[in-house]
Amino acid sequence: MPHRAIPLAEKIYNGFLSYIHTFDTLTRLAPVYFKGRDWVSMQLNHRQRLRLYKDLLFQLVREFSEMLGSDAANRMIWLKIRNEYQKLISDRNDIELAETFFNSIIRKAFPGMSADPELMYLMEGYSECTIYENSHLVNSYPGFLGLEKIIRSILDDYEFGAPFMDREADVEFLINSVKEVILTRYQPGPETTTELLKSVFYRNKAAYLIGRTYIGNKWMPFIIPILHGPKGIFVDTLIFDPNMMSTLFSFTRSYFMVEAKVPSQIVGFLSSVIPHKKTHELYNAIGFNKHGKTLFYRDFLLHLQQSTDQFVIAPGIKGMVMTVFTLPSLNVVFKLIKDHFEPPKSMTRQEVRDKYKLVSLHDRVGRMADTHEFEYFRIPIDRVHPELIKELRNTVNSLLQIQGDELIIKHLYTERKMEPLNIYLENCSTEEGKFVVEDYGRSILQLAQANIFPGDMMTKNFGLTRQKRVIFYDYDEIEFLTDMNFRIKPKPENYEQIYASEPWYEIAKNDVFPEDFKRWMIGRADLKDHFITYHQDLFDPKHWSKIQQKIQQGELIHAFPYPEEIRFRPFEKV
Ligand SMILES: Nc1ncnc2c1ncn2[C@@H]1O[C@H](COP(=O)(O)OP(=O)(O)OP(=O)(O)O)[C@@H](O)[C@H]1O
Repeated sequence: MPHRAIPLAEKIYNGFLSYIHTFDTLTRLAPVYFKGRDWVSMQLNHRQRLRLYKDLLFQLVREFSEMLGSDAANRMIWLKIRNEYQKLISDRNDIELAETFFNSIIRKAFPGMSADPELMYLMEGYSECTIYENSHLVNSYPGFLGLEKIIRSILDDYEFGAPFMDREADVEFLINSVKEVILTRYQPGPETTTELLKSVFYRNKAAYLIGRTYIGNKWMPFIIPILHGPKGIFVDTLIFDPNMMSTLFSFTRSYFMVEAKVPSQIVGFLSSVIPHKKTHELYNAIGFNKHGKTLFYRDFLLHLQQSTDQFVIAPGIKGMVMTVFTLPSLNVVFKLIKDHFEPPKSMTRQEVRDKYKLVSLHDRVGRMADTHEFEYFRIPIDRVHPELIKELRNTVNSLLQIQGDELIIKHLYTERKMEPLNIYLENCSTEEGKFVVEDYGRSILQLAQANIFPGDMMTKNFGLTRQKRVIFYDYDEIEFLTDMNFRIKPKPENYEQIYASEPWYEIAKNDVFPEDFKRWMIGRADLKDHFITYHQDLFDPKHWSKIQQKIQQGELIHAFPYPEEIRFRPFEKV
C-alpha cells in the first residue's frame, strides 16, 4: 500500500528539511556574532546547533510513531517508506545527510533496531567527495597577478563587516610569510594559482580562511586565521604546517560554523588540504557529526571485513566506572559504563552519561576527546577475545545481548585511541618526558580556562595523540571550574594537628587544595622537579581563583589552536 508510505516518507523528509533549514540559519549567525564580537552569543548559538539534531528528532519521532501506529516493526512498511523517501531525496546535493537522517528516524522508531542494511542506508552515500569544476566553491587567484595583488584581493574578497585594525601591516605580514615559507623553495610558474574556499570557518573568537596554492607541481595548503580584537579585525598568522592544520581540525576541538551548501564539496576540498583526516572526521568538523557517525560506522564495518584481530581489553589501568576495549588494528576505543561502581565512586549510570553529554556540548579546547554514542552496537562474537568476554560479563553484563553469532552492546561510546599518558611516562626518555609533562600541566590549565575542572587529574586519565599532545579522556568526575572552591591548606597549630593522620580541618565536597597536587601528579623522580618548577601556577590556589573570577566576569578566553609563537602580533588581545 504505497499511499500509506507516502505521507510517512514525507513526514521524515519535512523533518529533514526543517533540520537543514535551522542548521543553516544558526550557522549563518556566526559571522554576525563575529562582526559584533559577541562571543557569548557565539557560544550559545553553537550549543544550540549541537542540540538541534536530537531535539528535533525527539519531537519528530513521536509524531511519526503515532502515524505509524502498530506497524513500528513492520519491515514491509519500512521498505516502502524507504522507497518513497528515496524518491524525495534523490536530487538533493546533500543526499548523504538525508540518508543519515532516515537512519536516525528508523533507529528510534523501530523497536530494538541497531543496523539493518536492507532498511537503512549503511553502505550507500558518497564514497568520494569530488570537487566539481566551475563550482561556486572557491575564489581563484591566478599566479600572474603577483603575490601582493593576490593578498590584497583576498583581503578585499572576505568581508567581515568591521574595519581592519591595520590592513597594511596584515598585507606585509602575509607577504613576508609566503616569501619565507614558499618562495624560498618554489618558483611560481604560469600554472601557479591560489584557491580559497568561499565559505569562512568560524569557531570561538576566530574566523579561518582555507586555501591552497598550486606551485612546484603540487597543491600547498594553507590556513589564514582572522581575529576580531577590540581594535578591529586582523590577520593573526598564516599556517602552512600540515601538522598544525591537522590539529586545527582535531577530534579534540569544537565543530566549525561554516556555510556548506554542498557539504560533500566542502569536505572534498578539505581532504585535499588537511592531511590524514578521514572523511568522517571532516564531516564532524563542519558540524554534521551525525553523518560523521554514519561514515565512521561504515569505516568500522569495512575494517572488520579487512582485519582478523580480536577485540581486547584496552591497555592501561582499568577504569572504575568504564570498561574500555579496543581492536588493536583500529585507532578507536569502545567505552561502556559499568553496572556497578566500587567506592569511592558513587554516581549513577545516568550521571556518567550526563558528564559525557556535558563534554559533547562544551568547548573541548583541543584538550578533550570527542565521543560518538551508539546503541545496540554489533560485534561478531568470534572476534571478541575470551578475556574480554569474561571482563564484559563481570562488569557490564546488563548491556550485553547475544544474537546468533553476534554480541550486541546496548550502549557504548567510541573515542579515538590514544596512548595512555601513564604508560608513555613509564617508558619514555627524560627529554621526551619533560616535553609531555609540560603539556600535561598546560592541558589542565587550558581546560580550566574553558571552565572545566577534570576532577581526577592522574596521568592515567590522559592520553597522547600522534603529535604527542596531551588530551583528557575520563569525564565521570568532571565539574565546572566555577563550582569548585580552591583553598590554601590551613597551617597546623599544635602537636595533634601536625601529626594527625587524617586532615584535622573540615573539607567540603567541592574543596580543592592545589598544593596537594605536587604529591601525586608526577611520580617519576627525573621529571617531578621539572614539572613542579615549570607549572608553579598549578599548585597556587590564587591562580585557580583568578581563572574562576575571569570566567565569572564573562570573559571567554580564546584557546589558540596553534602555537602562540607563530602569531604575527603575539600580544594582541582578542
Ligand atoms: N581514548 C582512549 N585511548 C586509549 N586508552 C583509553 C582511552 N580511554 C580510556 N582508555 C583506557 O581505559 C582506561 C579506563 O578509561 P577511563 O579513564 O575513561 O575510565 P574510568 O572508569 O572513567 O576511570 P576512573 O576509574 O579513573 O574514573 C584508561 O585508564 C585507559 O587505560
